[in-house]
Amino acid sequence: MSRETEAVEVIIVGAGLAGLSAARVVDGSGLSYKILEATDRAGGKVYSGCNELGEYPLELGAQFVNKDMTELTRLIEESGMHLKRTVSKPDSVYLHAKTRTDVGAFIESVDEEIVHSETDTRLSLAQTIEDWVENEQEEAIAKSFFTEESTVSTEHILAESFLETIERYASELDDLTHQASGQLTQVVDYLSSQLKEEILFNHPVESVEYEDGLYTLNTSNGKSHHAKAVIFAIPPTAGSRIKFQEELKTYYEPFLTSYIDGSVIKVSLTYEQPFWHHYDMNGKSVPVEGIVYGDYDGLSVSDSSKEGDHPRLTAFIGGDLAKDLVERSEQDRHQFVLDRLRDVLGDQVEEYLDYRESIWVDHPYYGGGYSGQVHVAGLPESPDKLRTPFKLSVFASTELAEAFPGFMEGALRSGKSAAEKIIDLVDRSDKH
Ligand SMILES: Cc1cc2nc3c(=O)[nH]c(=O)nc-3n(C[C@H](O)[C@H](O)[C@H](O)COP(=O)(O)OP(=O)(O)OC[C@H]3O[C@@H](n4cnc5c(N)ncnc54)[C@H](O)[C@@H]3O)c2cc1C
Repeated sequence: MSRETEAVEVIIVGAGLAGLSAARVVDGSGLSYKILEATDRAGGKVYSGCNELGEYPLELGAQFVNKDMTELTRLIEESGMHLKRTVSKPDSVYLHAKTRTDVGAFIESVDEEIVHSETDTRLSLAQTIEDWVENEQEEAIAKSFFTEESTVSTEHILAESFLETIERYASELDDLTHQASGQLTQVVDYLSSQLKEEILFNHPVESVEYEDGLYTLNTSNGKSHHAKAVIFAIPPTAGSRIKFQEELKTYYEPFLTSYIDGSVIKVSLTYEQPFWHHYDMNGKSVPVEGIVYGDYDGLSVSDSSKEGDHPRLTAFIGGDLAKDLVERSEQDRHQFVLDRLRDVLGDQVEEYLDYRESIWVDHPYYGGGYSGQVHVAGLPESPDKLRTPFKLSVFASTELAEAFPGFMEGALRSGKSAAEKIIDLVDRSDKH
């Protein structure tokens, strides 16, 4: 066997945060390993860029963190950065785009209260919201808010699973309170540089065989890789696109196909001045922290300014609205976003220094959105089943995290936990 095809103890599929975090633990255990990554870069849904003129960094994928997200906070510091606060003014309001009223208190209560609402287990999240909220306006706001939060339109999501995901969030803190002082790819580069083995880029795993206790992973470039154990650190929907040997397929397929991809378009607008800090609400000047659009399901806008950086607004467009908009021209999307901002904040929205969109829809390897969700016909036990090893293989990804699912922190924790389980099983199998 050449070095490339030599059998190792563990193969890690995917070099997103879950894969890198798993690799770090396996690396420390002394087991032999390799990492197969489908694309030409590590980081997955963590992807830093900068504005067109290269003057300031922008996060095109994940961006925000809070202080309870301890794994990520530690890595931000280890990689030479620190946390900066997301600027939020006291007494800021969360506007409903249509009525221009402050719906901050309602938005804060929706997560909290819906978790404790009576839910028929097979209902969609949309139906659960309809049962729970009293008037049509609040219903539209709640649906739009959850569509943005989950990046899947609420009629497609299994309520029971989504509510269980919210319970796993594990923090009293808002998820937007802090950001890294520099680019998050610094964390990705730091994690990659600490590993003894180099990541094998452009190695998408297409099929998996399993015979006599040995895995063979075939990548689309015609190579085969052998291992005793495998950590599939990829989104469940990406897993559903891999062709598995019969026994593995019978076990994994019902859980992998229980997920639906998210969809999100993130648009960052950078300004000279934070004009939205002086919004005229009934003759009183108030700072706007966010805007929710009940008439455009899945659209919200946040003040994403970071301490010491340019003032910035970020529009998040999630779910079916994102799917519709990607079919239109970039110019149409641009106009759509500016029109929606102008509706609420006036003509000053035109005076941006920089406008940048990033699209996370229907990607064969990242899935899409912030994460996938269990769909209405899916099995609610899927996260638990997929994070439990089967025949020395296991899945890891933010969707499966026991804490902070859907977030970078969840991906890191899920990878770490999967690696610990696999190392233990490999050690035990060696003793037999
Ligand atoms: C626009 C946007 C904004 C976000 N904002 C935030 C935020 O503010 N805060 C936050 O905490 N989180 C945020 N998130 C979510 C966060 O980015 C993800 O939860 C996290 O990065 C997921 O990590 P992962 O390792 O589970 O999956 P991924 O990042 O998707 O990584 C999976 C990796 O596996 C590889 N792969 C897949 N299939 C194969 C295959 N067959 N063979 C080989 N390799 C394969 C992929 O190429 C990829 O590199 C955001 C996400 C997006 C898109």
